[in-house]
Formats: sequence, structure tokens, C-alpha cells
Amino acid sequence: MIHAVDDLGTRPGLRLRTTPRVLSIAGTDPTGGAGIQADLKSIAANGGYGMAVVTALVAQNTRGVRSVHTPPVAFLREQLDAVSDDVTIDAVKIGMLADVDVIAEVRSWLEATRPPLVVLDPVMVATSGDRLLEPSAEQALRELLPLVDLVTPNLPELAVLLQEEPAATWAEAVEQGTRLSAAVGVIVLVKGGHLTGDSCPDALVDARGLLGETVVEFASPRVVTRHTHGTGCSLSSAIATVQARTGDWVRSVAQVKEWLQGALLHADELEVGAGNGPIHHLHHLFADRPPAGQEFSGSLWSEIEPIRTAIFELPFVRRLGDGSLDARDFGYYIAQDALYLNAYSRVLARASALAPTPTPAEQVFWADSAGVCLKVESELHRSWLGEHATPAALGPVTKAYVDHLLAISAQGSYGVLLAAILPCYWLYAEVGERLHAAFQTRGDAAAHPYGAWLETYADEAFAVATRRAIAFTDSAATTASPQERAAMRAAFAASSRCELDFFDAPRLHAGA
Ligand SMILES: Nc1ncnc2c1ncn2[C@@H]1O[C@H](COP(=O)(O)OP(=O)(O)OP(=O)(O)O)[C@@H](O)[C@H]1O
Ligand SMILES: Cc1ncc(CO)c(N)n1
Repeated sequence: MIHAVDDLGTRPGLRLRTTPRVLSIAGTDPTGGAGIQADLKSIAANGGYGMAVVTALVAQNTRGVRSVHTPPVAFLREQLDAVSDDVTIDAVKIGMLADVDVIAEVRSWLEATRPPLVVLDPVMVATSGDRLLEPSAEQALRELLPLVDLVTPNLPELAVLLQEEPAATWAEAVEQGTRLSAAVGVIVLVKGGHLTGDSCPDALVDARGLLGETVVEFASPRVVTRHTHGTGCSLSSAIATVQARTGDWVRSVAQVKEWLQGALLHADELEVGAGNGPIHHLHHLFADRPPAGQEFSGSLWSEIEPIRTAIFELPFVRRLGDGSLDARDFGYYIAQDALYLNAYSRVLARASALAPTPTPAEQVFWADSAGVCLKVESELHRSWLGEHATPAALGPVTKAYVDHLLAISAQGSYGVLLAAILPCYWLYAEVGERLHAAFQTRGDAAAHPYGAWLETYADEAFAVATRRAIAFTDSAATTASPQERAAMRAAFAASSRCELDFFDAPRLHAGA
């Protein structure tokens, strides 16, 4: 889709595209965190089509730069022309330019092709402190600025561009950015990543007033991580991409900063290299991905999402959480739960009997769990029901749940039985944790009539047992046939529905 652009600080030739074609002209990082590798990921992460022309090959990793090989500039030009002779370029991001010859060639290509949108990251020094631009090329880089729309210097680079000392404070940095913008007629993104303190401010500055105001600040909290390799590359290529879609610098920077914050927050998960590792460019694509090895249980959990939502919307669960639950409803629930736990213990013992022989840990876990279940049952009698009270009769919902579990026990598939057992652990851990967290925040722990109940299920030992039950279910799923896995899904969903009905049963049957 193509739109014309009005005056938002962009060049007349700019045409907005849903999926902009973005060219990165930059150096390489074989570890994938900076340079063109980071640019391609950032462009993709922000919805663009990425292309790349290599200025210099850099033998580097997360610990530092080993050497730089700059191919002849004639070959650089061949790469640039190969792209521009064929592809309509919507935006260009320029990174490492290495030396004066490279700068001259890129400059000549820019003058010949006039791309509608150019973002320049004036790369001089890597995160590791190694130089990526020869000092003799600094003047040529300064002279390139009038050909670009946005320049994104960090604090030391801003100082070099102005031939001044680096700013010591954020106010000084913004003031330097304003002077650079006025001198060159370019929008400057001043980056505060090199400051110390709890925040990482950035500011878009345009002395010509193209942004509506001279300085637009973007505040973001500093992410505590040492994995910031390539943030500057990633930021500039992402801005080029989003700007080619929105045509609005302020909106583009705000959107990209939000993405960058997420990429920094998830950086530690990647574990790439021993030095300053990369950021997680594509973190948002994997946000819902279950941990490795838990794909099966992860999909079971997603499939019962409507049931989980319904559980938290039940009046019983809401009132249990805030303590306003009627004592009669709670009493009915606890009495039914004691009956349920007795039957559930037998089902767990059956899982122990069916556990595969080469893994005694599973057999022991289910046998222990059957024992724990009986202890919890007697504890319910002791603390809530009175040890000598007449045993309640199995209510209709309890009976349906127990019958379902016993029927699956009788069928003899270990995997299907685990899937049927699992919701009782998982949903209780979830309910316990959420209600407990909510009641702790309110700070009325002592006064809460059901506080002790909530504590049982929010307990860390219960969470540990739940994680093991999940892991055993996943491992059973890996050896199960497709038919058996389908039966596991059905059993998990059926038990989850029983859990929902069980929480709703007091409303329907407590008065009967
Ligand atoms: N720890 C952090 N937490 C949040 N944002 C950060 C952090 N470090 C850097 N940033 C942000 O990342 C972007 C790049 O900033 P920085 O000043 O580090 O650039 P740079 O030095 O060019 O990056 P590079 O590490 O690639 O050399 C800025 O938007 C900055 O605010
Ligand atoms: C190729 C290249 N460009 C930029 C940087 C700055 O992080 C780097 N380390 N490597």
C-alpha cells in the first residue's frame, strides 16, 4: 500500500509502504549481534524487507574486534548498483564506513540514486572500544551529514562530529545535538546509552522545527544487562524501517524504543558469547513459545485458555480470593474436595503402577504424590471439617470428575492418565499463585478467612511438584503415538472442564 506524505519532517520523495524495502550499508559481525547481521534482524523485526551491502568484513565477536578487511571500493559500488539497478529502495541505513574511500563511494552512490530516506549511524568505535572508522575519515563523515535525514550518534560520536569534548550531562548532550542539527540541517537522535544512571534517555532534535518542537525526549528505564552489543546498529536500522512506514519521526522513534526495550530485556536469554552479547531482536515472535521440551504441555495449556479465563471469572473463585465467600459454599467445597482427594490419591497410585520401568523417579514421584494427597485430605478434615463430622456424600460434579479419572485409569495408557491428572496440579498452582499474590498485595493476610487455604496451593513445594508433573507429561508425549497424543489432549481438556465445574459446584449444589 502506498500513501503520499505530508510535512512531517520528511523529504518530498518519500512514499510510505506497509513493508518497506530497506537497504543496510554496513560492516559485518559474524556473531550476528551488530553490523549488517543486526540490521537485517532489526529490519525484519520491525516489519521491513531487509537488504545489505557490505562495506567491510570485520573479524569480531562479543569480546572485541580482531581485524578488518575492506574490499576494494569498486566492488562496493558494484554491490550498491546491483541493488539500486533492480530494487526500489524505500530507506537506507548507513553504518560502518571504515575509511575515506568507502565514504566517498557511498557518497557518490547516494548522489546518483537519491534514496528517499537515509539514516546514518556514525559508527566510529565498537561497544568493545575498538575503532571501526579511521581517524583520518572523520572529516569525510562530517561532510556526509547534509546528505542524510537522520543521524544517530552516541555521546562520544556526537562530540567527534562537533569536534568538541564529550558531553558530561544529558542537558549538555541535547545542547550539542541542537547545535549539530543547526549547523548541518539534519535531524539528530541524541542517544543517552553511554550515560550512567537509572534511565537511558534519547532525544530527537531538529533546529529547523521540522518536528513541531526543537527537542523531543524519549525516556526509558535502563535495562540491567551487559548484553548491549549492536544496540546502536539495531536502533538506526529499525528507525529507518518504521519511518518508511509511518513518515513520522517522533512516532517511529517511540515505536522502535519500545521494541528495543523488549530486545534488551530478553537479551540475557540468548547466551551468545562471553563478552557483551547481542540483544534479542526477534523476542516478540517467541513471546508465547513454551520452554524447550515443554512444547506439548505448552500447547495443552493454550488450548484450555477459555477454561482458565472462565475459572477466574467464577463468583466462587473471586470471592475465595477476596475473602467474601459464603462459609456455607466454602464448607461444601472443602467437604467435596476431601472426597475428591481420596479418589485422586488412588488415581495417582495407578500412575505410579503404570510408570515406565526404566525411570524409577516417575514411579516414586507418583507414589509419593498419592501419599501427600491423603495427608492433605486428612489435614482438610482437621482444620476445616472437624475430624468426627459425618462424611459428606459425593456431589454430582465430584462424582463426574472422579468417574472420568477412574475410567482413564482403567484404560491403562500412562500418557493419557498423566494428561488427565495434570490439570488438578496446574490449575491449582495457577489459582493458588494468583489469588495469593492478590491477597498479599492487599496486605490483609491475617484477616483473610481462607488465607491458610490459599497458602497451601501458593506454596513453592506445590509449584515444584507441578513442574515435575508437567515434565513427565511432556516426556510421555514424546514417545506417544499420534492417536495417544490426541487422547492426551482430550483427557487434559476434559479434566480442566471438571476443575471449572468443581469450582462452580457450590453455587449450584451447596444449598441442596
Ligand atoms: N541498558 C540499556 N537499557 C535501555 N536502553 C539502552 C541501554 N543501553 C542502550 N540503550 C539504548 O540503546 C540505544 C543505543 O544507545 P547507545 O548510546 O548505547 O548507542 P551506541 O553506543 O551507538 O550503541 P552500540 O552499543 O551499538 O555501540 C539508545 O536508544 C539507548 O537509549
Ligand atoms: C560492523 C559493525 N558495525 C557497528 C558496530 C558497533 O556496535 C560493530 N561492532 N560492528
